[in-house]
Amino acid sequence: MKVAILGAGNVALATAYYLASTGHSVQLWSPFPEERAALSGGLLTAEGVLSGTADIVVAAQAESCVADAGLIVIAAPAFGHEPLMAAIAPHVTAAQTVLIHPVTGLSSLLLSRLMAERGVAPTIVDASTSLFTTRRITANSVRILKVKDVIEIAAIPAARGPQALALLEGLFGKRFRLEPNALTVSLNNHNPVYHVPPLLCNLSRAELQEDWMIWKGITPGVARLVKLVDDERLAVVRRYGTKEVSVADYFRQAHGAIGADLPAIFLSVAEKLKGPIGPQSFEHRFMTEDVPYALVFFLSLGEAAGIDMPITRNFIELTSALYERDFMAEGHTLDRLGLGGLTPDAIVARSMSGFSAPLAAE
Ligand SMILES: NC(=O)C1=CN([C@@H]2O[C@H](COP(=O)(O)OP(=O)(O)OC[C@H]3O[C@@H](n4cnc5c(N)ncnc54)[C@H](OP(=O)(O)O)[C@@H]3O)[C@@H](O)[C@H]2O)C=CC1
Ligand SMILES: CC(C)(CO)C(=O)C(=O)O
Repeated sequence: MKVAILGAGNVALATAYYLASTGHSVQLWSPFPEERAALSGGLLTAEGVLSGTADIVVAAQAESCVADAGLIVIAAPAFGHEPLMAAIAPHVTAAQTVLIHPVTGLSSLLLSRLMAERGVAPTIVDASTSLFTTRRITANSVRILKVKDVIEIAAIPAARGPQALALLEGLFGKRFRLEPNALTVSLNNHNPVYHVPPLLCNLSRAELQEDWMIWKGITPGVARLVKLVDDERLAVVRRYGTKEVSVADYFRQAHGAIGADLPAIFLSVAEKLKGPIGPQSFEHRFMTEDVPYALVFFLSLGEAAGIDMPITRNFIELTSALYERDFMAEGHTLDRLGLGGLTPDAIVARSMSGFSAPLAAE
């Protein structure tokens, strides 16, 4: 099958390698000419739990990349989603499937709205996290530390979930759990919960470019902060009636981690993965993606439902001041996603229908 991959970072390269090495015809496009040039030889190398070489084609334009693809994969941090969606939206057809790998703060609704403006309703699939734990080594080589055991997906429109699941299982194996709505999947992207507190508490390590392992930076005190953020996220999950998966359970399910509490679980993950090293810069997606696109999303959902979230709000305010940015204004608030003023039930419904169909009350 032809698969189009948009992006050239860690997840994009791991996904491209996995599919190309299993016999699929992979075309990759990055909006950055230097990334396309560095990959133009078309040979990708992988090491780690998967290793070898595989051939891909680097497309010169987004249009030719997505043309006739059986699956289109957006594989970039959330700050790259809107530009990538804008680049592909004019070319995606109703018969195609777009996987947001992974989604952050219902970014899929932005694509749904763009497509609705064209009167075209492709199948959009949200993944709760990346199937791969991975790091790019060079422009055309990647280390894959783990292919996750199970991750959540949901389709927009939700009724196309079974066909989306069959497509993904055919490409990647039985590693997906189909959820009834996309809100569940975005609420179960646990990255912000275990990225933001550990990076804030280990910022000097990042700025000093130390070789530190993320999991080992989550000491018992940092783990308490992780749990406080997670508890507020879970309060939102309960209010919206979506499926409750604590950060501890996520690591048990996706990584087979063992341990009764978070410090033990993170030690178990460290043992299993033996990496990756933590951020080595102040500007890092663990903040610049996870605060505006995920924590802000959680807080905005909480506010709409009358839930008090002082810890999450404090993290947003503190990191906004620290980064001299207004993450609340930049991020995925309900207004930004076209969900402002809706009740919790209507938000769930919109996450199932997307923007191609009116809500029952409209
Ligand atoms: N890597 C992992 O193991 C995991 C990743 N995830 C999630 O997967 C997503 C992708 O992560 P990952 O691949 O690791 O990210 P990277 O850290 O590799 O992302 C950086 C890549 O994104 C590119 N980028 C920056 N801005 C844009 C843009 N506007 N459009 C397109 N690309 C852009 C960068 O280009 P340049 O270098 O030129 O700036 C670079 O290629 C994120 O949401 C992440 O949180 C989730 C779980 C695990
Ligand atoms: C820390 C890690 C690798 C765990 O999957 C991750 O979440 C990321 O890079 O975004």
